[in-house]
Amino acid sequence: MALAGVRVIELAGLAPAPFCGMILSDFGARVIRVDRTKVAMTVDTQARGKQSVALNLKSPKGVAVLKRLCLQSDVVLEPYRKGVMEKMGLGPEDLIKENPRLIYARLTGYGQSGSYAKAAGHDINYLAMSGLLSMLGRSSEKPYAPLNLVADFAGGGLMCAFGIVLALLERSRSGQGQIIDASMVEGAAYVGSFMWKSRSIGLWNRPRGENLLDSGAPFYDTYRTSDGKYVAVGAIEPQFYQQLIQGLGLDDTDLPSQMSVTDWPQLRQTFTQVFATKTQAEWGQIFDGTDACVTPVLSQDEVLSHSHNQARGSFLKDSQGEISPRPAPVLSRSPAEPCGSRDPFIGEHTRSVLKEYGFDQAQIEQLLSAGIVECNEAKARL
Ligand SMILES: C[C@H](CCC[C@H](C)C(=O)SCCNC(=O)CCNC(=O)[C@H](O)C(C)(C)COP(=O)(O)OP(=O)(O)OC[C@H]1O[C@@H](n2cnc3c(N)ncnc32)[C@H](O)[C@@H]1OP(=O)(O)O)[C@H]1CC[C@H]2[C@@H]3[C@H](O)C[C@@H]4C[C@H](O)CC[C@]4(C)[C@H]3C[C@H](O)[C@]12C
Repeated sequence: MALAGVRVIELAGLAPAPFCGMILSDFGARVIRVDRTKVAMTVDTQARGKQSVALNLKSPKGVAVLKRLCLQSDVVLEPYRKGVMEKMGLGPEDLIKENPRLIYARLTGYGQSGSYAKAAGHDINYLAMSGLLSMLGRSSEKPYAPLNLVADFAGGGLMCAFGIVLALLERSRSGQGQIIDASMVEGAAYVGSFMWKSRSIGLWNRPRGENLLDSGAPFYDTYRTSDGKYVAVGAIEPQFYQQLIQGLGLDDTDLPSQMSVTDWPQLRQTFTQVFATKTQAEWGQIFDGTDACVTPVLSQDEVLSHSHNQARGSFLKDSQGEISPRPAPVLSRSPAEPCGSRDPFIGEHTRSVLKEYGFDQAQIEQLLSAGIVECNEAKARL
């Protein structure tokens, strides 16, 4: 796999950093998650392929253990607010001095500088600060955050993984590691560059929810079908729009022009009435195989059984029966090989990892008896 041989130390975080770690693990990196001790359960639901070491970083000996792990690793990924790692003596200066090849990834909401750098926050806050949240929501409704997708994952975990891969590639030429300052505000905004770069062509010059791609256009929206499900319509181009009208059994000459913005409410009403006359499956029989850009709105469970997704194996079922998306993108020669076994318990691999990283039996026992580390191999064998 593309990242085979890359060793990552992931400090346990909430959601963005775990997603970053899972991406790296899916594509072959060895990801060791460092959990707190005395914690019953992990909140990392994206732990596929990871190992877990439970380590108390509030103790100097715990800090020394982490330093030793980072000394023999390629990447350290930290999900804390600005200054936390420095407070523990684990800042970039501390670690890169000992391992100049280390890639030090810092995934935060607001970045390592600026007045918000030390403020707590979550996806919706970062999305709000990016400028994108102001554009999300239907006309006359308040802005809404699309799950915690855009800042936590697209602009956070994924962008950070991208930064790590860039730094690994650069290190292959320079031999040097570097610091990655991954701000979720900036990552989300960067993902949304199109929204800034397309202002000049007037794509966003109307109020929220009244533009072409923000639920304003009736030919770019969702519609309820007679069985209470939904279809998604994306027929933007005239030639696709014509196929939509045809599939709906409408006569274009009876309708206002597609781009007559003032007539969009009336056109939406017509589409709403027509889509409500058939089931989602019936509309699928009409539109599948055409370029009308009409697709079923599938639930998280339905995605597995749709013929297109099935043909590609787009979704996986792991050994626990859990459905989840397969890693993307698909590389032809070195594709991801996501681990199918269960996620690790906290501290499950403490002993084996410390041994692999050069700690002898006496040192491990001492760390265990002092509560610096915890080992939960037994739980794993239950
Ligand atoms: C996981 C579910 C989904 C959450 C997604 C949500 C929408 C997000 O947006 S997540 C993105 C959050 N932001 C960031 O990641 C940006 C960077 N990070 C931060 O800004 C901060 O970390 C913070 C604001 C997120 C948290 O601040 P906090 O003060 O807690 O921590 P820091 O300042 O960063 O300092 C870390 C401290 O920890 C010490 N540390 C670190 N490692 C160790 C170690 N190994 N040993 C010892 N100590 C360690 C470090 O020294 C720092 O200490 P100091 O502070 O002393 O310096 C979640 C959605 C719903 C959640 C559930 C729900 O809330 C109910 C339950 C609540 C319960 O309390 C927990 C379980 C819940 C089930 C809970 C579980 C999950 O959180 C959810 C499911």
